[in-house]
Amino acid sequence: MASVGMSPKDEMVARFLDAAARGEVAKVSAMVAQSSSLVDASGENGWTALMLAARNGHADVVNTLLSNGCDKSLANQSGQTSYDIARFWGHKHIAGLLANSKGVDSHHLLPGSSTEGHENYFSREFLDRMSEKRTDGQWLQAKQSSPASVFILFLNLNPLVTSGAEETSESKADFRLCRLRWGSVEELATRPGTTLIFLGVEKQATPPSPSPAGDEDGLTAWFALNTDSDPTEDLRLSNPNGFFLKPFVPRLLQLSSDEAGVVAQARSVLAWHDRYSFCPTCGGRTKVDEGGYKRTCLKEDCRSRQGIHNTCYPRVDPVVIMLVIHPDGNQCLLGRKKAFPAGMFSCLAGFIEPGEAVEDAVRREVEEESGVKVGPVQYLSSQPWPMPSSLMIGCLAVAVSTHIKVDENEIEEARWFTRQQVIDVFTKNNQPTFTIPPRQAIAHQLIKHWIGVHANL
Ligand SMILES: NC(=O)C1=CN([C@@H]2O[C@H](COP(=O)(O)OP(=O)(O)OC[C@H]3O[C@@H](n4cnc5c(N)ncnc54)[C@H](OP(=O)(O)O)[C@@H]3O)[C@@H](O)[C@H]2O)C=CC1
Ligand SMILES: [Mg+2]
Ligand SMILES: [Mg+2]
Ligand SMILES: [Mg+2]
Ligand SMILES: [Zn+2]
Repeated sequence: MASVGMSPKDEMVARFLDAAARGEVAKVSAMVAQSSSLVDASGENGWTALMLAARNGHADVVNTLLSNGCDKSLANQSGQTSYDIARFWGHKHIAGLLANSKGVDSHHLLPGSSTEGHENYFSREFLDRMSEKRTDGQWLQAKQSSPASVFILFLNLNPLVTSGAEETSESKADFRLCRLRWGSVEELATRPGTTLIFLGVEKQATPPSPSPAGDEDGLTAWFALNTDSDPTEDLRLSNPNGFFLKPFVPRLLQLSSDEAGVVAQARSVLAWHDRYSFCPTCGGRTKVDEGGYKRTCLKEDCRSRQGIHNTCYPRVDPVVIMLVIHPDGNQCLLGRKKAFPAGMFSCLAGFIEPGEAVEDAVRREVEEESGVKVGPVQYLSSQPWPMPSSLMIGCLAVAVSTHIKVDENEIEEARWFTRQQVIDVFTKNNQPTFTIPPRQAIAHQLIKHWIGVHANL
């Protein structure tokens, strides 16, 4: 609002900002026609007309200012752009207008969420988890001692495997899980320091018919054990070629798709038992329940036994992982951590924090790690990552700013790579100057998806 003591110029700016804040589109147009420098003029605390219109939800004023060439990258004294302000106040339509590149809707840079036919490594559901059987102690007991049941074994969370290539229709497996029988693991299962969990039953094309005796349902059950004392000597007779797979990554990425899915499930649950021996609520002793899918505090009056308590169940840690696309649609943002192999760049990633939506975690992690601001976000696919129990939520996102400033604690370097540079990595043409993670990592699949869909851009 104009006030006494202002210069005529300041007074005009104040009137202009006031009109934008009120949504008086005709007045805004007329004033810009008179003095074009008004479009980026700022008043108190660095607020421009675009910011005020964005805050108050006046899309027509926002459009008028944009078509008059205002600078939407300007930030107020709190560091917020008009886009940040529109998002904060929940004006999604306006945020969409402001996330655009040169006034063009940047949503078209997102290729669409169809990932039909694609399955990430570790995500194959080879077993039917049969969660309803976890509370059926009698059934579990019968399956445990059935000669048909399969047991896979871990030593300190590393699986027992044999080497020997196995060609499947879609992949080559360098290692295979040792499938043990109850007779081989019975003694080990009762040792202190060993945890036994039920994984599920092999999926069947047709439902099995119950046997005449009624005590056998024809389902092949799978269990997993983790032990902290090396059982190699005891097992040598049944599996002379077996060994525990170390180091875990990257060798764990060389299983068949079926077995990778089983390992993802088993390792995450076993890692939870390994790390949560005592009740997190009262520190008391706990017992393993529900086929290994619950730990119940032995203290009957413990709070963890009343109401909903997530401390009793295996944990899953959601992580966002995103390929950030440049506003020009032809570059993507990749970063590298110090620990990566030399020359390797990958998608940025980060743990979702409590009370945070996926889209907000994507925007926060990208800005924290690279300084780049992100607009539209689109979910693509997910991947269990059992180190120890992350769930990678794969997204594509479009940047609304391009200047990079890395957080050196987390990232060594981040760069925009052109589409051609990325294509060269896949085709191994033109001596690529960097590498990306292997096909088993969702990061690889996000990058590949982006290139595939926009091949003709
Ligand atoms: N499959 C794939 O393609 C990829 C998988 N990943 C996986 O994603 C995960 C997260 O990526 P990253 O970039 O490291 O995440 P962040 O960027 O969130 O940084 C990790 C840091 O956050 C802290 N942190 C916050 N919450 C948690 C939590 N729930 N569990 C563990 N640490 C937490 C830790 O700090 P402090 O140590 O100080 O406590 C940790 O070092 C990793 O497990 C990584 O292996 C990452 C990239 C590719
Ligand atoms: Mg981070
Ligand atoms: Mg990170
Ligand atoms: Mg983080
Ligand atoms: Zn307790």
